[in-house]
Amino acid sequence: MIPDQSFTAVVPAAGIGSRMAAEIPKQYLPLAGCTVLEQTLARLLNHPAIGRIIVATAEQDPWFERLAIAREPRILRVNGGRERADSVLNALAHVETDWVLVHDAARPCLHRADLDAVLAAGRQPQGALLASRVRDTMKRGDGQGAISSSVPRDELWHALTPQCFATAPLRQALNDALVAGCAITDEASAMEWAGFHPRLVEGRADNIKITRPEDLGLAGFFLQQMNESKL
Ligand SMILES: Nc1ccn([C@@H]2O[C@H](COP(=O)(O)OP(=O)(O)OP(=O)(O)O)[C@@H](O)[C@H]2O)c(=O)n1
Ligand SMILES: C[C@](O)(CO)[C@H](O)COP(=O)(O)O
Repeated sequence: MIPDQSFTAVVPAAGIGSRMAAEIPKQYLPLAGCTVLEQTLARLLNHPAIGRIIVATAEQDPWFERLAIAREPRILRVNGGRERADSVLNALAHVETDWVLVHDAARPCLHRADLDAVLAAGRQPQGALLASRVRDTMKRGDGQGAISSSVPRDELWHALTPQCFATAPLRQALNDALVAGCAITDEASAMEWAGFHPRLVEGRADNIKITRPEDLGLAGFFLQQMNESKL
């Protein structure tokens, strides 16, 4: 049993969504009756183990304050940074709980069972992240558009979010890895760099990160399925 409000959620939402190539950042695109960001926040707000949510948006973001959810007292907006890792580190400065989960604003299709599982697995020194096993044969390219090699896939995983860690070690690892100039694309990378071995929690492959235009319709379908399964 995870103690109530023992986690703070950090939601990096300061990206520009360049790969989505939309008029506005993808986290503010319409999805299933509200915005992508509101869908993602709704998945986190109703979990008893999560006390507060810290949303990192771009400093000049004009959209967040227009959302009704911006007035939710458990949500604090802070400024993000140049890269996702900078946004997460900025948000971590405001986390007061011993445990933190980081979940992409662009992942609205998170199932409650997966959230329960990664919260339970993450309350230990190594931390934990949701991940899905690779299903396709994996190739490494040679940089000229041809195959260099096939990559054994038996222990290859897609890292997803949420990623759950003890707050202080994550803050330290992320800071030190960035100061060392490491390219950090998820929280587990920083913890691995610091010598930790986060647990892989197998999660649903429909916990997609809305990245390219075709992902938005897919996310709408997955959310419709999620809502129908609750009826
Ligand atoms: N400086 C940044 C960059 C990204 N993110 C957030 O990190 C999550 C995952 O990043 P990604 O999918 O790469 O989003 P973008 O950076 O917006 O997309 P792109 O790389 O296509 O521009 C998103 O919720 C995004 O808003 C962030 O908080 N701060
Ligand atoms: C954190 C993440 O979603 C795990 O797969 C991914 O690393 C985000 O990468 P992006 O390049 O910022 O989309």
